[in-house]
Amino acid sequence: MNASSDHLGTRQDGSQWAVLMAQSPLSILIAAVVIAAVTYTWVSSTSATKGLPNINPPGFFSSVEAKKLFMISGWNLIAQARKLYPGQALRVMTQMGERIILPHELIEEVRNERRMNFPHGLVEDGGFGGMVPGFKPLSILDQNDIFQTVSKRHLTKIPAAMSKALCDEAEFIIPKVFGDSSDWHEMASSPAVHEIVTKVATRVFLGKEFCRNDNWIRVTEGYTESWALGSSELHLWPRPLLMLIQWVLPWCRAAMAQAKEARQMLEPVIAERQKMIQAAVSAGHDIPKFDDAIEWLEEEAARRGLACDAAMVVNFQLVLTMVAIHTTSDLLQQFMVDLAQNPESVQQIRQEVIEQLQAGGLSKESLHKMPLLDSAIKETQRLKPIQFLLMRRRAQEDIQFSNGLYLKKGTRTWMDTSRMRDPAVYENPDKWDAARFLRLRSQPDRANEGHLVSVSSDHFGFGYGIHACPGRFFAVHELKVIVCHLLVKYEWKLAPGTDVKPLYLGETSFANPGTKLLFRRREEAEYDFGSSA
Ligand code: HEM
Repeated sequence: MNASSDHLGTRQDGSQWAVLMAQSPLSILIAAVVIAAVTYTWVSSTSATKGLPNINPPGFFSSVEAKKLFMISGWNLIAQARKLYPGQALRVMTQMGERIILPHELIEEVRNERRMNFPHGLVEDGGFGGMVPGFKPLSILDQNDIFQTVSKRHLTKIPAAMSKALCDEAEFIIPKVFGDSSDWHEMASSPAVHEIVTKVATRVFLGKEFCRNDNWIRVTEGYTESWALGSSELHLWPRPLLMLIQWVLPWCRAAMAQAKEARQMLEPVIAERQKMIQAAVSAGHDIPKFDDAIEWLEEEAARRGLACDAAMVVNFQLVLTMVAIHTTSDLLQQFMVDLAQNPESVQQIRQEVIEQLQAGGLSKESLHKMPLLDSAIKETQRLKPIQFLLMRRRAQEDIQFSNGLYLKKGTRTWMDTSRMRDPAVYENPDKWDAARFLRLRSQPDRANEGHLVSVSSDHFGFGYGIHACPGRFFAVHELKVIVCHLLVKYEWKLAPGTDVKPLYLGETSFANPGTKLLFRRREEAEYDFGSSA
């Protein structure tokens, strides 16, 4: 028989434990949670970084309060700590566990350091290392760079046909969302902008049929939401309990159902294509081309000798929606809010846009000749990047930096974005200044840094170095196409009393989801996009 001594020296055998558990399963569960949490906190805190300033230390028994504090006021915590400890690395307890915030002086060392990996940490954090079935699709970001390679190969140089597809969908969807009325009417900007960006991007990723399929849009959007909310909730639980808790939390169950639904929608398309290809091969005809994200992935998998099954295609599509759409619509929404607050810049940007459209149509070349528009979007991203902590990395080995900082293998780091508001770098740093990066372009030694797609140590809104966002060329092109349509066709301004302050949650900084704008159709449209929608 199993026997043990308790702390009073009395003996309890296996049957007494069984009685105790049966009498009080809840207290046993709570004890298990506490023990797991303490063990996890202890194990995950590495000794090498223990001496660094700890800006929200966890409690002795639980880190839940520290995690919640970071979720609610991480932005303030980091901003204050940066003032108190300039140039130092900081320890912070985030909802995902302890992270080290690196000082900006290390940015050049971090950016091309292969031992500081991006996707591995992201998949561990956001995909729970594959432990949560509903979030498994995220693992595709850490499969030998296949996702990154497809993005670079197909979304860097934007072919004319892709540009036209973006323009056609913008022409189709924008009036449906903002209407045709020349009277001022109020709209919540976040859902409106989100719908436009989703449908315009999906036109490229999966074609007309899917971008206008409300079921597809509902499922993929829903999946992104389930992941965002479900993962935030799961992070509050000790890792050893995830296998159980995920079956109870509604967002985790919803993610699983949505991934299944997405698969049911894509499977017939994949099967139909296979049939068409086989028929073409048997008849000796050319193999049909689809030129969408399903085909891009299949080709890349074939290049690597990998089987590309339906599960892989579905994972790719779900993750594409997650990384490509929310980020772009957030930047567009914030840009529209910034324009609404700076009407004098709107006039100048609109004039630049109309001149270029009239001269060369809505082409890649015309978009390149709109430097004020480019500068203004970059300025919006400087003041409100998608996260105020960027360049998420995981040390794949023990690493010693030149300033003496030593990170043990497995340590997770971020770079804070205070540099992007540093008065030593940016004059009047808290002011939105449309032409700031246009002026930078005129400095011969820094001309390249002024471009929206350029990344630098002073502006890393798209990251910096080997993991800088490979989708930024596409995102910027899409954004500009949509903004051209909006500036030619609409006027907008802030609705009275509306809140425009960004929402800071955890490490993220979102355009305010409650902002309301007033819209009206412009009387004269100086340019006719004339697309075939
Ligand atoms: C305005 C829109 C976007 C913003 C603000 C944005 C931002 C970022 C940031 C900050 C990173 C991390 C870079 C680093 O840590 O150095 C990143 C990585 C990434 N982004 Fe974007 N992104 C956007 C659009 C897109 C789009 C359209 C795609 C389409 C495929 C995409 C795909 C990716 C991928 C695959 C990575 C991971 C890169 C790697 O693992 O090396 N992003 N993005």
